[in-house]
Amino acid sequence: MEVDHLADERSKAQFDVEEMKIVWAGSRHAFQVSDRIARLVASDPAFQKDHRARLGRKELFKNTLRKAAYAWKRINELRLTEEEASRLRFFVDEPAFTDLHWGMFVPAIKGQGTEEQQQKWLPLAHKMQIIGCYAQTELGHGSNVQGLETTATFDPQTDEFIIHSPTLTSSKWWPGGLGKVATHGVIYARLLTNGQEHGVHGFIVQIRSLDDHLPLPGITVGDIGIKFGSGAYNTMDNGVLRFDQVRIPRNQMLMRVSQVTREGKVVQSDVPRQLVYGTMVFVRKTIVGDASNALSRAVCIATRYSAVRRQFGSQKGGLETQVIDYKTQQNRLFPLLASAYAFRVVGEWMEWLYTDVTQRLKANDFSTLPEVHACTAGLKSLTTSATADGIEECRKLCGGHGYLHSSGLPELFAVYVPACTYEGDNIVLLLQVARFLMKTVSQLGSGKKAVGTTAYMGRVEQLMQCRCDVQNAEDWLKPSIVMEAFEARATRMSVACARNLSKFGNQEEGFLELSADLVEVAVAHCQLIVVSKFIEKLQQDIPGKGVKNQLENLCSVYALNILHKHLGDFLSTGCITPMQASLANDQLRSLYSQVRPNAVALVDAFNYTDHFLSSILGRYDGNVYPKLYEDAWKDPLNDSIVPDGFHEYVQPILKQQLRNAKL
Ligand SMILES: CCCCCCCC/C=C\CCCCCCCCCCCCCC(=O)SCCNC(=O)CCNC(=O)[C@H](O)C(C)(C)COP(=O)(O)OP(=O)(O)OC[C@H]1O[C@@H](n2cnc3c(N)ncnc32)[C@H](O)[C@@H]1OP(=O)(O)O
Ligand SMILES: Cc1cc2nc3c(=O)[nH]c(=O)nc-3n(C[C@H](O)[C@H](O)[C@H](O)COP(=O)(O)OP(=O)(O)OC[C@H]3O[C@@H](n4cnc5c(N)ncnc54)[C@H](O)[C@@H]3O)c2cc1C
Repeated sequence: MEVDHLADERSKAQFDVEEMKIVWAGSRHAFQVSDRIARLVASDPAFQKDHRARLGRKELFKNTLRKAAYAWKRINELRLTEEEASRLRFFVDEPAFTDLHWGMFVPAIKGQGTEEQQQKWLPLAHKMQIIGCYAQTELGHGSNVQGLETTATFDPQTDEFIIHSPTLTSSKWWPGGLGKVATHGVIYARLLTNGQEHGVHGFIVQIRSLDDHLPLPGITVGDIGIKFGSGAYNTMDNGVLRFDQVRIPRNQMLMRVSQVTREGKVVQSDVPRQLVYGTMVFVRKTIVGDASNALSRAVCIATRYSAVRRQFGSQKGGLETQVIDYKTQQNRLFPLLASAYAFRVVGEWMEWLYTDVTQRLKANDFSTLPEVHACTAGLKSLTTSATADGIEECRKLCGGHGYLHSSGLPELFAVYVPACTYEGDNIVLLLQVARFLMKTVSQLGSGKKAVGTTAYMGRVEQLMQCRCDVQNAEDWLKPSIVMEAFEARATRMSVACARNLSKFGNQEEGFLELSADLVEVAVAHCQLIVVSKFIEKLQQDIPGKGVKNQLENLCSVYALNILHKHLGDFLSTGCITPMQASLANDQLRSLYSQVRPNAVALVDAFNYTDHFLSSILGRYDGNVYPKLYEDAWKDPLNDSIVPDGFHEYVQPILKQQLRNAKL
């Protein structure tokens, strides 16, 4: 009979876990789909993944190709919908070339291609008759997209573009799927016609033959080599690519934003040029949604293990203390649990925001694009940085055993951490938010209304002067008080930065000089967005016994922990007094006590299978020690009692020592 070592913990829960699972999934339908697909993947031996770290790169990669092909076969056999297929990809839990095909190549054609181009290329891509990648970054430039060097020169004689890599630094470098698999790519290059330059645009370029998969003439392509961590992101073929005067037909430039005529004239359509960057906005919003997946996974492991693990505190020979009962453990773990829920909520809101802007764009309303760019960039940065740091904190929360591969945490960290860099370096993205905020502040007096997530700045006069109303610790549970403190902090920091900027004769010079402060302003604004979206969510009717109450506690933990961590901002801008800061901390401690009995149930609500977690420490049944012990013996190093190489290298040293001792 299987014993549930965490049964006691589960019996303490003060809320309906099944209802919380639905809140986490987003809807009853989403929960049912997710649950069904998770079980399907977990029960299929073809999706086994616990041996990945022991494979060499070639074997690992071949294994990924096999899994991707098998996944595609199952998707077709079972006629999975797009939602189901994307859940399948999530639970298969292995980065692959297919991510870039579906996640960037297809969206780039949809977002930047004309109707005609979509009709030609999308059916091929949807049936995977071609496999695409997104090749923007080069050896010399990633963040600075306008600095890309690859050229696309129009040749009016043949009605073609000549794609060329003029320098070593213009080699495409990093694109996922490019290294070994992609047949095509959306390639970003500087458009040149009639001797004039017209900025960076996307072009569909065939890279490899559809017959023998060899590179087409003029193309040099390969993988860029092993990346951070064993297994991990090495299932992906990030690639290098060079062009030597490769010709493509004119109609393979993505022409929704700008068109090149037969004569080589560049015509701008009525959509803003920034739509060339549209695929990045789409992926950044996806990454925000995904942050809660990665963080919740780490938190689930650390929470279950913290309830199993005991150290010190035995009274009269009784059980030692569960490490989850130490306030220091709670102070590190519960804010991460709260962040996982907060990012879930903000990810949902981001989906709404993206759907909204897509509909507006279709109706030629581009008014919300700058704000959507700022939100996706800022929240991508905030959530991925917090998640990467959070996964590492969870590893430490699991003590020594967290460092074992079988804890599931090292691989999770290695796969996740590049999210802080790809799709825009997190600092570079925060600087984009800061630019947007400085622009908003500068327009405050001009009659232009601050809208959307910056609407609070419309109350600048009130927010510059308000005094926090907290008299006792419980006051910090009031949403209006928390909101005002966060809004006042973000406004005061923005205004202070704007004032400092105005002291510089040259704005760009000022921006560079003050960039560290500007990043902090952007963080304050993004944290406010998360807090406000969580509070907004709690205005809704949320069914299920105790569910809303748990979410309210988590929302308060999220906000008050940020307040505590960024106390310097709140105090130096005069938003709160030192006494009120101390009361916030008292409230936070009290909230930890309320979260404690519900902690295991709150991570059960993520509904992760043991297959997906792939963590002995995070097992649902908490049966950690026997399984850790059992697993150690499965290591190939334990196949033989005396390891290969011992007699050859170590024994001679021992023998020498013995001889020396006898002399
Ligand atoms: C197992 C197999 C199963 C098979 C299953 C099949 C089914 C599967 C189903 C689904 C699977 C899907 C999986 C999806 C997962 C996706 C995975 C993705 C993995 C990630 C890979 C990573 C890829 C990359 O990294 S791609 C490269 C990204 N590169 C960057 O992000 C570069 C960053 N740099 C920039 O973005 C810009 O250069 C910049 C913004 C920093 C600066 O640009 P600039 O110099 O041109 O601009 P300015 O600063 O001058 O600004 C001008 C102006 O424009 C505004 N602006 C800037 N950017 C944008 C924008 N994006 N949108 C709108 N506006 C923008 C800016 O604010 C300025 O405005 P002003 O008003 O001030 O003028
Ligand atoms: C795993 C992985 C997968 C990727 N997949 C793809 C892909 O499929 N397709 C693709 O095209 N690309 C891909 N990339 C590339 C990725 O998008 C870039 O690496 C990323 O945009 C960062 O650019 P960079 O490497 O040029 O960093 P850099 O800009 O060189 O950053 C280096 C440092 O400089 C700082 N910095 C840069 N500019 C500024 C500034 N203006 N102000 C202050 N500090 C600054 C940064 O903060 C950072 O600390 C991938 C990268 C990785 C790691």
